[in-house]
Amino acid sequence: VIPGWFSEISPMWPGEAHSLKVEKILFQGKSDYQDVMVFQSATYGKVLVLDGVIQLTERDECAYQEMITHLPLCSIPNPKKVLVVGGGDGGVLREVARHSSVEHIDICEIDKMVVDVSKEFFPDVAIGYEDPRVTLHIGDGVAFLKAAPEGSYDAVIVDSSDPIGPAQELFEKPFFESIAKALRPGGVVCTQAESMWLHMHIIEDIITNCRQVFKGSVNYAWTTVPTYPSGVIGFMLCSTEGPEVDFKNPVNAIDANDNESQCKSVGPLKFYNREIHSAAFCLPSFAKKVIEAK
Ligand SMILES: NCCCN[C@H]1CC[C@H](N)CC1
Repeated sequence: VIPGWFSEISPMWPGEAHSLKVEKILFQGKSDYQDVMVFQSATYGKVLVLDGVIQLTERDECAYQEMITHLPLCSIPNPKKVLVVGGGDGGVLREVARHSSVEHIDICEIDKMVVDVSKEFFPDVAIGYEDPRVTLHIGDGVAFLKAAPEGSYDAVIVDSSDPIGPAQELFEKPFFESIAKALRPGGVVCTQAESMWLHMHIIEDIITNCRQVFKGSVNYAWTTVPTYPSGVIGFMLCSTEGPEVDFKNPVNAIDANDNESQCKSVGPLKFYNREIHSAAFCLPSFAKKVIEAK
């Protein structure tokens, strides 16, 4: 392939496309579910692409993986059992492992090729699989949650791709209902919830469904990820009925010794801190109007 530019063109963000200068294509494959590609970019490190959509780059993955993990886990006092749906690259596992209270981490990823490619090309992300608390299940997250015993988890993190392709069902109400069942009272879920600039209608539908399914609190938070479309990505933070969860004021700080004790090898947090945790829930007015509508 002649080194040129990769442009992220998709009907999910019509009329715009983020581009990255390509130095070398490192992997191209087709799994049972999607096209998988890895390339060395000129300025963002290595890049993982699924069906033409950027999933992560070495340079800015910290923002997404740290926020999608610590927004829920720092909002409850003592997370012990955690489920990750999707997240085959292992980055969320790496972040969950920073919490010394966690005893068991299940991950359900549908596409084994994503796991294998991440281990080969993104060792600093896939390092999450090395934690002894992790159990990997290759399969459909929808079926996994349906089979999960009631009240199994303190936290569920849905690190999905976009609702076009294998992840489509992870944005629908029945899936949210199965998550609510699998969570303990006062348990928390954090899902990838697209961009306020591009997907307010998708977000509106997700909010409506979540308000019907999760009887604790329902919140939308967001962060900046330069290589995601529109440069921002959001998260749904919901809790089930039971002990009150105030997502906006973290109760569980990932303090230094946790860092050191649990993750000598993965190094310090690059993005998340308690101030940016609280700030993540501050919304621009156009979004506030839709998301906080009574
Ligand atoms: N751990 C990989 C993150 C996947 N998150 C999504 C990838 C596709 C984007 N358009 C939205 C976020």
